[in-house]
Amino acid sequence: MNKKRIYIAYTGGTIGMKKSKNGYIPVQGYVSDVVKGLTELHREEMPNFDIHEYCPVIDSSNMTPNDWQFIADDIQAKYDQYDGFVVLHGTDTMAYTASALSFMLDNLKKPVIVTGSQIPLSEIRSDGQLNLLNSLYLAAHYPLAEVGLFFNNKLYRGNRSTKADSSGFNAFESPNCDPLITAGIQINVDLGQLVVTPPRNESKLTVIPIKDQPIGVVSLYPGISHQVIANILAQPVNALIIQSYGVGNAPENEALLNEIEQAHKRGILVVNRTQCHRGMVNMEGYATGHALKDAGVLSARDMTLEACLTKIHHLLSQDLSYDEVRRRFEINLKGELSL
Ligand SMILES: NC(=O)C[C@H](N)C(=O)O
Repeated sequence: MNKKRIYIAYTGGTIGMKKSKNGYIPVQGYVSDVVKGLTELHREEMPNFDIHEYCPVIDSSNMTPNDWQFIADDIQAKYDQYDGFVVLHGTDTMAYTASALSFMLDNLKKPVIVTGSQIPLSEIRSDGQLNLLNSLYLAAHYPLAEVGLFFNNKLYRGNRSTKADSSGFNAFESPNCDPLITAGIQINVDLGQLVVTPPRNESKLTVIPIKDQPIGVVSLYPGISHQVIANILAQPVNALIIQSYGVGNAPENEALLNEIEQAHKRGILVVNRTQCHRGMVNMEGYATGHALKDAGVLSARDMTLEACLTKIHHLLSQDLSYDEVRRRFEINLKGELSL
């Protein structure tokens, strides 16, 4: 049987970091060296792989939409030579990158798995080896046709995942969508969920480019002044994400609602995402939510903040009318929301 070939892109992150006098920093060349010596990765059951380190390797707190573009373009350039892709990435913004890639990589027919670790490979008790080994194994042996995020024995849909623990090994959750694969003694696959929309066979992978977008994000709190919203909207912003209460509620503050309505009328996309960790926006539930809807605000339904933000980047980066952006925001593009 022909062994599968997997491409590993090392972008940076704790997995390849070492201690410096200012704390951990990514070190060029380190991951490639360590990986050569990890005998488990070279067992018969494992695929062949090539590892490519980006230059520079970065802490993922330094990631920008330009880096998402670089990763997507890199995958596209290597797409025909490999059976699957593993992106080694810092955990801090891993869910943003996984979400962005899910929107950018259109007609994806191969696995793209983003992973990393909480403890560097260079240190004892590192979770990096298992995360990398499982990601490689799944990318080679499971028929994934989407962007996943693997961490602590679970493969999540990339655009459903969020970093939920800054210090535990179970750093990621997918609050509104069960894991696609759970790797216990057996590897359990949720077949009902695995592939979102099977791409047509003849269609080639395309990268839909993403450009930096000025987007405001505001979390409501009791007593918030309309001036806070007005100030955010006075910046050159193309969209505003309101992190509302419960099922999508906001104070019935006329001045605040007026700021929002005026923004919508100026063509600024305003969306309503709950600040709750789990659950769905329903602006019909309470009068306090209905007021937002009447002001032209769209529902982010059960999207994570990461999915919501990157989906807006994706939509605003294309040449679409305001109405078309609004229409696409509320529909399911890549499994990022439940209807
Ligand atoms: N665990 C990690 O990878 C955290 C690191 N600061 C990063 O995101 O690059």
